Amino acid sequence: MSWGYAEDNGPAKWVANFPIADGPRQSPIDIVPGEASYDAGLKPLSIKYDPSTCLDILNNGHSFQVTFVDDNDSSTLTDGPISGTYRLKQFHFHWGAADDRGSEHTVAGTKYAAELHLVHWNTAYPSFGEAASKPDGLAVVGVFLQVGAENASLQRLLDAFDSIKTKGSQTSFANFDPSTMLPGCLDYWTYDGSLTTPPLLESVTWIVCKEPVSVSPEQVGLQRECSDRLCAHRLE
Ligand SMILES: COc1ccc([C@H]2OC(=S)NC2=O)c(OC)c1
Ligand SMILES: [Zn+2]
Repeated sequence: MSWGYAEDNGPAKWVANFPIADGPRQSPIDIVPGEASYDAGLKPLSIKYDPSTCLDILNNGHSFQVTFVDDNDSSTLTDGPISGTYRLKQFHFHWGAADDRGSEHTVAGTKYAAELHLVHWNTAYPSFGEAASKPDGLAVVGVFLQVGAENASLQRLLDAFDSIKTKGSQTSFANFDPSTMLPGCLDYWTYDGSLTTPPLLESVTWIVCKEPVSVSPEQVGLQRECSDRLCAHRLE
């Protein structure tokens, strides 16, 4: 039985196969703004994405992810809480069975409808795979999605999603600029954490944007319907 989100294989059960689940820097967490300390030494984020590095959209069985060419510094994250240059590898979403839940991180107990993860790896290491096991190996920018106005950028993704119905399938997806999914204000909370699903590696510098972006109820529904299909295929 592989890990999932059901009663018998969900987060409470992951520690059985992934003991790091009881580790010192596990994500997600509840972010309590009133308890966060202001760090004047932190810089603004510097995000430079090149749409031509967009490669394909993949149904990995848990979500759909858009993967980027990462053999050069065309799409990078620098500054903010990190030092050095981190390359964009992929982004994906987490969403739930209803509009009132779905995000992994919460803000003073509030769950959002979904959460976007933009995943970057530290070029001090030779690859994503190598970086994923280092304490400063990854930097993930998290963006909350709340139900509201339609998100034109997301719609292009959802249209492409229709063409990858079975788990493990992928389709080419070109010239997509992920910065179109970022909020206008890039103020952020940051903490040292981990991957939010197995293997739960404690290698992520989390950068969670304070400002959510909007998605329409239809778009979340479509994403959910697709995810049900994902789940269906996952159960195959
Ligand atoms: C093997 O590669 C993985 C495995 C799990 C995750 C999870 O950790 C976060 S964060 N979101 C996830 O779905 C991952 O994300 C970068 C990459
Ligand atoms: Zn994620």
